[in-house]
Amino acid sequence: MADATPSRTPPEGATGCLALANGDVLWGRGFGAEGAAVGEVCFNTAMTGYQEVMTDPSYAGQIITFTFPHIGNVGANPDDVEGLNPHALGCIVREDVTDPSNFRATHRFDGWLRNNGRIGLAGIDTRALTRAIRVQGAPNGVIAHASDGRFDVDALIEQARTWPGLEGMDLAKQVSSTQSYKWEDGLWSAGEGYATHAANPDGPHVVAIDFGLKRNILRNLVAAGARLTVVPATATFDEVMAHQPDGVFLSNGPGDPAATGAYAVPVIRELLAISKPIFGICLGHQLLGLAVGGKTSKMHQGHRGANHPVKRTDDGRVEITSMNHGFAVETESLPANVEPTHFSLFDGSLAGLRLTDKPAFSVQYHPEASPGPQDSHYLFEQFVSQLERGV
Ligand SMILES: NC(=O)CC[C@H](N)C(=O)O
Repeated sequence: MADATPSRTPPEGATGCLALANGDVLWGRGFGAEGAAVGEVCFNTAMTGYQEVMTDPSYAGQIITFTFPHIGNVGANPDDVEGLNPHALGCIVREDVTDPSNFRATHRFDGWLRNNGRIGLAGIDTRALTRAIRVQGAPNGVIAHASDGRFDVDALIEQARTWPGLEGMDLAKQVSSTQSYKWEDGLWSAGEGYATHAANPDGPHVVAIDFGLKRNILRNLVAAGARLTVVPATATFDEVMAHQPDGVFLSNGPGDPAATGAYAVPVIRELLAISKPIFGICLGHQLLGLAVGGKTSKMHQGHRGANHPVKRTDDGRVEITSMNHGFAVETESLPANVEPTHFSLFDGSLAGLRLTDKPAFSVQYHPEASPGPQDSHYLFEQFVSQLERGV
């Protein structure tokens, strides 16, 4: 890749590398687990939240380049996780991981990665790599870490070259829970002694279909007043309905929405047919888009970060959102009964939709993680209050 000073020979002291499908190899210092992992190399521009990013199941199959240089500086803890384990395959950072400087840290970031079998690579010119991804699109690559500095570079490049890529890949099934369960935890705050927002046992019942969900989405639904049951990605219409939901939530998740849609779209269509209220986030938004007859496609570079401006069509206001997606619903593909509600200010891509004839809406971004005074938490309240009113 241009500007990334590729070389097939490890420089002195190199213990890690990123081998790309085009044959370029970037050398650096490995940390975390040793070994190699193949996936799509993307970048994330968030300045913090690296532990949440690494554990977001939507990142399955991906290696994340953090554009912020100091990753690991607040360490790791057992609370800031979106899933049980890290789902991203590895991370690429500019600076070496330092000792944590935060009262909540229980581990160093590199130790936490090692304990969880995930690979890190430091000392990379992440600005050059990010620029290359922006120009050429997200490449497939292998992140590798070997403390003895020995790498079979040709084999790594071959592995990157032969990996089929995220397009056409259904990963939701791999990260989804296989059992149904009830979720009762609301939002918590470290400043308030981790007191959690109590669940409302009489709230409207939301069945959340787990395509790779982030826990904070569930906490936000509870905080908005919902009772929650989570069901696996492959749940059938009858299995969803057996829980007698007032509304259905379609979660975020990894992989290509068109591939997951093969089994998810028929279920969503049946839910729409009986006018069951639906709210979708990210992969859930893309699946709703597919269910109404729209198309999804892979984006050139995707949106991953915590300051992505999105404009609302209703009132023209701009929300600063958190995003993580590499596929998008094509606006032109939407049928007449679907209204776009939000657009990305970066590239004009669709960021939200609403059906005009059914109680269903969805957003491409992550309202539970969106920062700023005009944050998008109102969407959770909007959904749950709609269920309370029985519409
Ligand atoms: N965060 C998500 O749900 C990601 C959705 C989908 N896997 C994409 O990359 O576009």
